[in-house]
Amino acid sequence: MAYRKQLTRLKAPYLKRILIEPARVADWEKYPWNLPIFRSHDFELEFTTPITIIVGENGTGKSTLLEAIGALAGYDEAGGGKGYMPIDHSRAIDKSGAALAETLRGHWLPKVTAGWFFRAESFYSVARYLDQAALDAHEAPPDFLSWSHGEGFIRFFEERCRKQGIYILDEPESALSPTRQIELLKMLRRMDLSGTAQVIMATHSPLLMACPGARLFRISRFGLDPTGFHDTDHFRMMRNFCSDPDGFLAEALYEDEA
Ligand SMILES: Nc1ncnc2c1ncn2[C@@H]1O[C@H](COP(=O)(O)OP(=O)(O)OP(=O)(O)O)[C@@H](O)[C@H]1O
Repeated sequence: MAYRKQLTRLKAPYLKRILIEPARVADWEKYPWNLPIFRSHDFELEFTTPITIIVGENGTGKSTLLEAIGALAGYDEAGGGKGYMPIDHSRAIDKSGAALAETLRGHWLPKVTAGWFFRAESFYSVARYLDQAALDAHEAPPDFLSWSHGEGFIRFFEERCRKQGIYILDEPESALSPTRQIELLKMLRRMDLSGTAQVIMATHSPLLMACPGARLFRISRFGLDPTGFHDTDHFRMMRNFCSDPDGFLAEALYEDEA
């Protein structure tokens, strides 16, 4: 078997810090620079642990930020690894976080471009792309789509997240049952302990947010701040629901009618 050289002996995290370069921003009123995380025009995010988790309400800018980090690592905004382009963007009219990357600076030690950008929303396209690429190379296709949605996700993580590199995961829980989320947590734990993988993940799952050793950040309308798992809205809401489902629902669903 061919010996696969380690990219670096240095431990993760490899991407140490990202910050915005205000001089490169042409218009702070336009997306993505009008997102709350840039309101003070001096955005900076430091990565001090192998696993970083970003939480926040829908629409606060998590995917946009991950797209930009993915672009800094050399990944396409639709997901995939370095050099993969699973989707034809030539006819797209929307702007993405990749434009944001042009106004960010990343500090790496060392620069690592091996790894993967996983996006739940483009899993189907990426899986098709991988099958076709394997067929074109006269190899056996990975065939992630011949499994249930959640089974395909887990097989994908098991196969793709083994090597040294930087892994960006956008809502990886979206097809996973709670039991499968625990499987993913075990995988994340292995990656964390290996010291050779950096994970930057956006999630709405309280289970994944509880990942031991991970550093959590919350995006709100005031910006991006470190937070603790017990302080997240997700944990508090699930705790209140689990401790009194009827009372919780009575309050949540019928309060407007009272
Ligand atoms: N292509 C775009 N053009 C203009 N505005 C956009 C575009 N994409 C997203 N936005 C705006 O940026 C905001 C943040 O979107 P983004 O997808 O990054 O949020 P998110 O935190 O990942 O949300 P979710 O939790 O729902 O995935 C959205 O509310 C939307 O108003």
